[in-house]
Amino acid sequence: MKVTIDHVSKMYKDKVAINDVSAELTSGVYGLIGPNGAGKTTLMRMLADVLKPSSGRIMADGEDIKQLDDLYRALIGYLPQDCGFYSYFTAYRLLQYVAALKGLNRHDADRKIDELLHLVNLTKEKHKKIGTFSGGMKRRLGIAQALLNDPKFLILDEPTAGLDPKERVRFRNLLSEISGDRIVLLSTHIISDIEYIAKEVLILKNGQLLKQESPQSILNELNGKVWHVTVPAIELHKLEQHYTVGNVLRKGQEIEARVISDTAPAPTAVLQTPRLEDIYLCYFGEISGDTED
Ligand SMILES: Nc1ncnc2c1ncn2[C@@H]1O[C@H](COP(=O)(O)OP(=O)(O)OP(=O)(O)O)[C@@H](O)[C@H]1O
Repeated sequence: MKVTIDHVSKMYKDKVAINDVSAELTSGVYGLIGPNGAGKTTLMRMLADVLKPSSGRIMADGEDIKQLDDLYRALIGYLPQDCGFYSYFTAYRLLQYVAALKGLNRHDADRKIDELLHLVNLTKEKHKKIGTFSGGMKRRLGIAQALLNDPKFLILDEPTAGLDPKERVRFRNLLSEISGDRIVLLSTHIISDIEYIAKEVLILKNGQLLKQESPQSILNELNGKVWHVTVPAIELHKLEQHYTVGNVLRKGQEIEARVISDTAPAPTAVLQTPRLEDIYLCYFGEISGDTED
């Protein structure tokens, strides 16, 4: 399957949330990153066909999804940012409910539900109420409901939000396992979520798509721009005025900082091997969510 985003824009009254975005997605995992308010949820909701573009079109294998309508929705699975599951439902009941909404017959649904509960490692908890689940369990259940119709295009809005590092690793492995010949698009603030599994990263800022590249080519671009700088602490302010400064570590009277710059920001600056999380610093001038762990 190929999904084409063709000059798509979305306005909320006079606010431009998505500004003339074009992209092409084929099978594999895509990471959508951007700071708060960049437009990630808006773009994903349009791809999930729950929100209409103000202009432009989205196509699946060359056909406008407006025309495909139900046929398109049968091909996609969507995990919204806030699932809002009924907490008094059990995991099994919830999946039966979603399966019915998606038009699966009871027999196929029950077989599929068992298979998915196994995949997301919730078989033992299937008769427990969702209200008793941890954040990670709810997100895994969210994936299971999105996979019920065996979608060719899986859209996951911040699937790892609120997960602890161990749950995130489990989640990442699950995504690699299910990607196969599907398109998986996931938004995240945590670069390490996509570092090893994304075929391409889409960088969104102020509603505009700045880049759609493989992690490796983004890293290549950052080569020669990431520095480790040690300067007297009183010079930090000056450094921040002239350069994009990331993590700062105070050591007595000195500070050590990660800095993005095309040229050496100080005589003693040492070039660093770029990491994917430097994208945040380079494109958004802020530190990636990874450092919050
Ligand atoms: N229903 C709405 N009405 C008006 N403005 C909206 C609406 N939904 C989103 N916006 C605005 O559109 C912009 C993009 O929002 P969106 O939620 O798509 O960003 P995001 O990248 O998903 O942010 P976050 O990472 O915080 O979830 C923001 O400026 C937001 O305030």
